[in-house]
Amino acid sequence: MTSNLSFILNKPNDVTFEERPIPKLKSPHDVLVAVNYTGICGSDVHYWLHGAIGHFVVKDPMVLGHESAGTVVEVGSEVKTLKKGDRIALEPGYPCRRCGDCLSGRYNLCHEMVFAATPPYDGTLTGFWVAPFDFCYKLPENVSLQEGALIEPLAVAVHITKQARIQPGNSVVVMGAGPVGLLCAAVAKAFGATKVVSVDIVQSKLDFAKSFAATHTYLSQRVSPEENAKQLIAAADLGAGADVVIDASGAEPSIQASLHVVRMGGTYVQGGMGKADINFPIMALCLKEVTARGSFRYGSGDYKLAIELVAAGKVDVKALVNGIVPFKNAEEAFKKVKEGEVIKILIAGPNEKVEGALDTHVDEAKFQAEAAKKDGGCC
Ligand SMILES: NC(=O)c1ccc[n+]([C@@H]2O[C@H](COP(=O)([O-])OP(=O)(O)OC[C@H]3O[C@@H](n4cnc5c(N)ncnc54)[C@H](O)[C@@H]3O)[C@@H](O)[C@H]2O)c1
Ligand SMILES: OC[C@H](O)C(O)[C@@H](O)CO
Repeated sequence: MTSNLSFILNKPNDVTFEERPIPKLKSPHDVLVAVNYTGICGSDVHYWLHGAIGHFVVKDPMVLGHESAGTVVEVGSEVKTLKKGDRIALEPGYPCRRCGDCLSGRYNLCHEMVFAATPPYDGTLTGFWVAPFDFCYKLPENVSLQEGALIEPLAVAVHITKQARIQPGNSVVVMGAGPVGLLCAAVAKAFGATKVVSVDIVQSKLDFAKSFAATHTYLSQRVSPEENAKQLIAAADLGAGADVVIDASGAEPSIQASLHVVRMGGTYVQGGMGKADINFPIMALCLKEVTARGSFRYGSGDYKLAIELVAAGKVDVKALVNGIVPFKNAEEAFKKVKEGEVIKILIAGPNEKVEGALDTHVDEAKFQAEAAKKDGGCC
């Protein structure tokens, strides 16, 4: 089968399937990849429902998806390190390689970045994908293609957690126990943190976090940020505060509490993308001499490390996967993610057979209620 069926967002809430021509290699350094599995990111769901994230606006039909793994089916004449049949994780953003940011090793900040499913660029929910060979990472024997599709969000978590400069024995609080927060908790542990506290507003997410990587959990309360921080510090026995706090929620109350949870001289990393502007406890940042860093996507070495963490059994990404759906059920899978009952669903490529597909029945009332919630920012 050689279908290049693609899952296309026309405008908010309007998706279609379209058989598109199989793309051709654009350079001798490119490879053609048959896409096997694709995960759904909050940003895909956000584009589907709202048609925009900040200044990225879907003006023309756009293929969704950017969390993919696939199999190499053709290699360009200059490709030396990959061959037909290799299984790879796809890094979905291609920088210019020439600007100051690229040359300084921070290519994720490149202004010319071409990123899958960020308008105007098509994404990977399609049959075949052309990529530069050096943005395709060969999967070791013991890493499956399904795990390969989880390397993208794991690379996000690797980048966020690297920004935190974790030292062995550190205490780390991770705000948000969605896929990114869960993966940050696991990476923090792999980096040597001995206490990892997952925080969320949903108890079931915390129950999963405890079974996944967290040593402690805390159910965030509807109290002032200072009081919430005090209760969190007490509940997790954090003494003078956490060495590191990572926000992977994007939620204003969580960000505010974070600055009261971090210890004097500690580190805070902003990974979550919520509202663009919030009230921020800047005095705490100043008086505590907190080191604060942002984190955006992933850069040099992050995909490689993400794959190594999975191969070494340090991060069990498959534990996050609730199930796989056939390509034709992509829209139902998006609804299921928005409904909020699953962590990760994988969509099989259009040429992939799926056995024991996940039941995509959606509680329509629950979906509508979640979809109607105003979430100002990215995902
Ligand atoms: N920095 C990057 O490059 C990058 C890349 C991908 C995703 N993100 C962002 O990371 C965040 C997490 O992504 P995700 O896919 O896990 O999203 P998600 O929506 O699945 O997870 C967010 C979690 O935060 C929880 N939450 C909401 N309010 C909270 C509060 N007040 N305190 C604690 N927890 C709270 C939610 O219940 C949810 O479990 C999102 O904001 C997303 O936009 C950033
Ligand atoms: O994982 C990468 C993120 O989902 C993307 O940056 C997204 O926000 C689209 O641009």
